[in-house]
Amino acid sequence: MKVAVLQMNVRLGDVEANRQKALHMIHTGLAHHAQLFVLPEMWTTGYRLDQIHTLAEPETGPTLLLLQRLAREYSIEIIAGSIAESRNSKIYNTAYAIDKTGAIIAKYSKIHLIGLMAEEKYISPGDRKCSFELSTGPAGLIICYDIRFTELPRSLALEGCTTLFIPAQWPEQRGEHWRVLNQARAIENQLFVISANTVNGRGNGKMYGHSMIIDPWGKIIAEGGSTEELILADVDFSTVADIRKRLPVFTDRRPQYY
Ligand SMILES: NC(=O)CCC(=O)C(=O)O
Repeated sequence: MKVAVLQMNVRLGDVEANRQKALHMIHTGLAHHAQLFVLPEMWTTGYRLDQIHTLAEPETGPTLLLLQRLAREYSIEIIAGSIAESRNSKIYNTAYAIDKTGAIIAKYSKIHLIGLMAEEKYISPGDRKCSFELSTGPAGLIICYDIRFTELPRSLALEGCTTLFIPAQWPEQRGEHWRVLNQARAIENQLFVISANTVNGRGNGKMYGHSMIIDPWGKIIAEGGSTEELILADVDFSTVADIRKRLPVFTDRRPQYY
């Protein structure tokens, strides 16, 4: 299965320009026969939080409609990163999974908001985890800062997820954490980690890039650099069972003692 990760240089607050860019990158991926596309966190707006009330969209807004149309037209699956979602007079940082028919099959609002980026001042937290079935198998979805809260990905793995998607806007300042945490989540949970980061911003606000596709052994199959790019990789999602059999971490757990 060819996977395409959109490591975007998100233009702060320019929703239309970001939509056009995503469209262009998806078309490039299609030309390379990609079948599964993964977008980053808050990719329509960036962290333009002071204007987020006017920039946010409902689930029925133009961004989701565009991605649903593309999924249906080209029979592809899309992890629609996250967008600022307006719902019941609140704003959520919400990611979606879209199947090949264009249906939204899952939706996840970020549970852990990051105070360091003032997120909780503008965004309301989600209150439930998210798993769903893709053509590649059972999958879970978390967003950026969530990666630090080991129990969330662990509980998704215990539910049976074999792939973990992580849309992100992770800053360069904490780049080392990003790489280690991505690999750690893949190794400890013996699942594929597919993360999509951005590269926008300058100075302390610069995003790190280095989106990653990691196998359940922790091997990095593909990694982005620090500029905008479409990361393409052929991924054999069938290796999970083999690795879990070889090193049976899940059956060796003794949770009664911790
Ligand atoms: N967008 C985010 O959630 C950033 C997370 C981050 O910078 C960190 O955990 O460090």
